[in-house]
Amino acid sequence: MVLAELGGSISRAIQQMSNATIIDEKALNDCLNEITRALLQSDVQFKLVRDMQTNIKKIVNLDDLAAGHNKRKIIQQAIFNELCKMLDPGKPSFTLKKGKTSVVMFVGLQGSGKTTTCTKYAYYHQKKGWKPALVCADTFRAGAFDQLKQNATKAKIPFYGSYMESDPVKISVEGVERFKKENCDLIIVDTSGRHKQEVALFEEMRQKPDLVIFVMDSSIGQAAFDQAQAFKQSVAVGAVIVTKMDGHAKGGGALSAVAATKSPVIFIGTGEHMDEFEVFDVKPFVSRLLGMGDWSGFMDKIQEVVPMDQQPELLQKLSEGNFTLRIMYEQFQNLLKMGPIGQVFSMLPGFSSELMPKGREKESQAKIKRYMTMMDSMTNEGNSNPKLMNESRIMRIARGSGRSVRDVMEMLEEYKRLAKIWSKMKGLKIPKKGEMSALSRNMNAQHMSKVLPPQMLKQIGGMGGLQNLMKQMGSAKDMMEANRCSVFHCASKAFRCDLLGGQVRMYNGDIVDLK
Ligand SMILES: Nc1nc2c(ncn2[C@@H]2O[C@H](COP(=O)(O)OP(=O)(O)OP(=O)(O)O)[C@@H](O)[C@H]2O)c(=O)[nH]1
Repeated sequence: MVLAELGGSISRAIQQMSNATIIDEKALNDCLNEITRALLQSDVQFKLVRDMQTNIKKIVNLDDLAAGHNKRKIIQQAIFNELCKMLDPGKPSFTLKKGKTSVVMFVGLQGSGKTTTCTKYAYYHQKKGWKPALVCADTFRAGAFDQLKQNATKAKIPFYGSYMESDPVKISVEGVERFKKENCDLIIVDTSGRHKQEVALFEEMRQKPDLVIFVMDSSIGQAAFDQAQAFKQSVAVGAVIVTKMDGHAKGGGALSAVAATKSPVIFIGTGEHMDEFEVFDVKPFVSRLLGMGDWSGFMDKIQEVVPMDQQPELLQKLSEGNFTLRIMYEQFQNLLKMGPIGQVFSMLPGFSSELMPKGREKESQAKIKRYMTMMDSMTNEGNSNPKLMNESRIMRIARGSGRSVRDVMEMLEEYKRLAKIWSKMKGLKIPKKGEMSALSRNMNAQHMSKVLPPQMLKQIGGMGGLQNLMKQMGSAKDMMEANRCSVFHCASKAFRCDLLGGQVRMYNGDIVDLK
């Protein structure tokens, strides 16, 4: 069972229970048994599931339920809290400090995705202004250094390793020394995944790692707990990264790994590409799992990609309905930085990456890059005033960018389309500096309906459905703050989205896949 289905099963069990006329001990037990079954099928360790069941029973007071309180909410909240507790070891992981060199060592079984994850981790921090470097201490697998070298070169991250040296300790010591001299503030050491080597490495390195990250493949199932514990016993694991959360693997092992290492999951890998890597936060994750969406994550993502100093200016221009080619160019740049657009959409309650098929993402990214090349060859005057575009200017742009006149026309058409959409955003209230989330409150259903692709709007149930959805999004945020969860109903269906399998589901008694 993939984690997506786990979320669906839990919500369904709660729904069924709340449909019962009387919520007595039997109804509660039925619901909890159903949840237990779902968790076990997702490979969560048996002991954890049993403890969760006992805790919920302790928290949920049936007398309170009988007294006419909102039963579903009380039980939902208890389940939400217990899932969060399972994923939260109660202590944060070591935090890197800018300006001070930190050495981070990656451990995990071979094939778990360690090397890929090392680069993703470095790339993530590089984008945030760190100066990372990679050291390949995997002398066990012949191709390991080449793989790291290839990944690091692609991401423009300095690396160190050796084809000749067979002692991982020697390589690590040399690598760390070199990058310290080069003032790198994040030195990442990739290891072989063999316990013995790692223990020696940890003990013999002159500068002990500040953090040991255990990388775990989400598909290893019930073995997760034991594997994580074995690593914890040989090295001081301080954080966990769970990889391949995009696949059809059972993801419950992640919950077990947290319990085994008593260390938090800090990131999850959601694909083979460099930017398919997400910060892991317990509460938004559980919210998404239970179909609440992650509205705050969405706004954070926007905040992350639109540079702080450009946010007020951009919003000002948009609110005036002043969408220029320059703005389009800048927004394309931001969009490319944002990573797969589907990933961003999956954060919206009710939406998922399935609505933006993976294959088409690449196509649209290539198109954006093509547009940008043409825009690069425009003069500044042309850039800011597309109305001045005439035949000879279009031909000059085509020649300058090595594209056809048709391509330039297509780019200008795209501009017109976007300008039209944004002109309808005129009057959008501008949030104060640093208050991007206010945008979500100011964006009403009318604004949203103009920017959503028509087929998506149809699936939501048209304007009425969207209004309903937006209303619930607003209350979802409040609910999230109050640690409660919910399912979105619109056009008499309930919407559920998940982070991983990326399925949007409508719920009207049965769950129907939109795929
Ligand atoms: N779908 C998916 N594939 C991933 C993810 N992370 C890594 N992979 C793939 O998993 C495979 C193994 O990854 P590696 O990085 O080579 O694993 P490793 O643990 O370093 O392996 P060894 O070097 O043999 O120890 C590669 O094909 C990666 O592209 C992920 O989050 N999602």
